[in-house]
Amino acid sequence: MSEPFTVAIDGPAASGKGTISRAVAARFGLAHLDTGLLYRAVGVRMLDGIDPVEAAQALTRADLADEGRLRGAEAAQAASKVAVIPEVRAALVDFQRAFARRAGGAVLDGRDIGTVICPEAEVKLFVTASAEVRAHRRYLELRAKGDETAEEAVLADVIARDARDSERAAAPLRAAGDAIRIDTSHLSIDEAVETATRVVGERLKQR
Ligand SMILES: Nc1ncnc2c1ncn2[C@@H]1O[C@H](COP(=O)(O)OP(=O)(O)OP(=O)(O)O)[C@@H](O)[C@H]1O
Ligand SMILES: Nc1ccn([C@@H]2O[C@H](COP(=O)(O)O)[C@@H](O)[C@H]2O)c(=O)n1
Repeated sequence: MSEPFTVAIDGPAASGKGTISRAVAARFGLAHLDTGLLYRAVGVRMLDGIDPVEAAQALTRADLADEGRLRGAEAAQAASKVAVIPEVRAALVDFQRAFARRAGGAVLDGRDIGTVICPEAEVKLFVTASAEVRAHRRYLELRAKGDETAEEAVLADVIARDARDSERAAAPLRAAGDAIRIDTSHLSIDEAVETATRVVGERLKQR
């Protein structure tokens, strides 16, 4: 029997990796884990006064349910602060690796999936876009939800998170050496999904 099929998708905030991951998972019948949600859940616990390392060690699936709060800008910033703590990252490794080994195959998206969590993944994608494009997309997304945060503030948030994620010592945001880069700055959602789907489909055919 062949090994479970794992797709690792990394990239900076609002680059479109979640959109691509969901579409690829649906297209090929794979399970999907947005690993950012784990860090967001720990970040929210920290905002509630709980020690982030203890929160990470005690994290359960139920902690990922409150997507309304977890998807907000406050949770995102808190996530990138707890994500610099090596003990927090270590506490989340087993859950992610167990998910990646699911029998039916899996897509995981985050910052260190292709480099640290699943360096053996069959497909590694690194999804990027300029900070301005990413901030504009996130601004539109927030506005559609009734959040009136100014676009300049969203851009500042994206830039601050990029810096914290790329410059931390523990599992910084990096493309794996064998990752395929997809710059979505000038791609529509359909074009970006189509590019990723083609790469994953070709790899699946070679198994
Ligand atoms: N190629 C694209 N063209 C236009 N909009 C896009 C594109 N890709 C994604 N979007 C939109 O940009 C926003 C951010 O996308 P998405 O949530 O997939 O990014 P992400 O990298 O997963 O973000 P985060 O790191 O914050 O979880 C969403 O509103 C999504 O619909
Ligand atoms: N594998 C990961 C995933 C996420 N992070 C940190 O969490 C923050 C929120 O992630 P989103 O994908 O939901 O934007 C992100 O800024 C990272 O700091 C991580 O370190 N590793």
